[in-house]
Amino acid sequence: MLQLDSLRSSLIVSCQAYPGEPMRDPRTTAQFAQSAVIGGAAAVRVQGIADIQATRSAVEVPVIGLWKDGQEGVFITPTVHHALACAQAGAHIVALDGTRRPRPDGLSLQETITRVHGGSNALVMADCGSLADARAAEEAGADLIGTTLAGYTGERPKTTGPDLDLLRELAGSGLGVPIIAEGRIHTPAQGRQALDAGAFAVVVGTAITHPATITDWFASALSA
Ligand SMILES: CC(=O)N[C@H](C=O)[C@@H](O)[C@H](O)[C@H](O)COP(=O)(O)O
Repeated sequence: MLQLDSLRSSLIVSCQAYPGEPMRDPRTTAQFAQSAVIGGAAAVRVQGIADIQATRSAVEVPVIGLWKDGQEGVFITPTVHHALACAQAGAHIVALDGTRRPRPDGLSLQETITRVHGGSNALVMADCGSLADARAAEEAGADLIGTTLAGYTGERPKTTGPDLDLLRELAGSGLGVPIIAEGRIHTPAQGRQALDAGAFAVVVGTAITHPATITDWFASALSA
């Protein structure tokens, strides 16, 4: 089982392309992951069974795997079936929806996490949207708590940058599991702020691995 110490204060790079995009290809994901590792990523986060398999073969660092099914509600690794498939594909850590919303397979988060722990060696990262989610996810047995869904579930405002207020709340709440800052971290300075706010590690996706969005940032600034 993965020792989390290697991830302390580290950068984790999320490598994802979305349905219909030109870069939506497991080989491309794995190449992005390899490039991120060269640049100093201590772990990578990838979506989809084929992407997890390709990335696991391509890099030595821990792989956080998830499987998005759908585009709204509970769609990040929504069921225990999805979660076990991610573990089977080679994910060291399975990231799944860690909110308090009902899950499509009717299982509780606790039952889901128990089954992932029982059926694999993978750790579980609960992608949460609020402090209440995080408390419930820790109670349910999550090994890591991510702020991934802050701003996407209606419980928190969608901040322009990272939700530093939530990070501070989580850090001050006495949670006993590592808190991973994820979501809208767009600059190195924001990554540093997230660590200073109490994050154990920082996940950056779009700002490193989504060229269409990065290009739009530049293009919009030039045309303004
Ligand atoms: C809300 C949701 O679906 N988040 C997803 C989770 O895997 C990804 O689309 C994000 O890119 C990832 O969380 C990293 O965040 P950012 O791309 O903002 O650095």
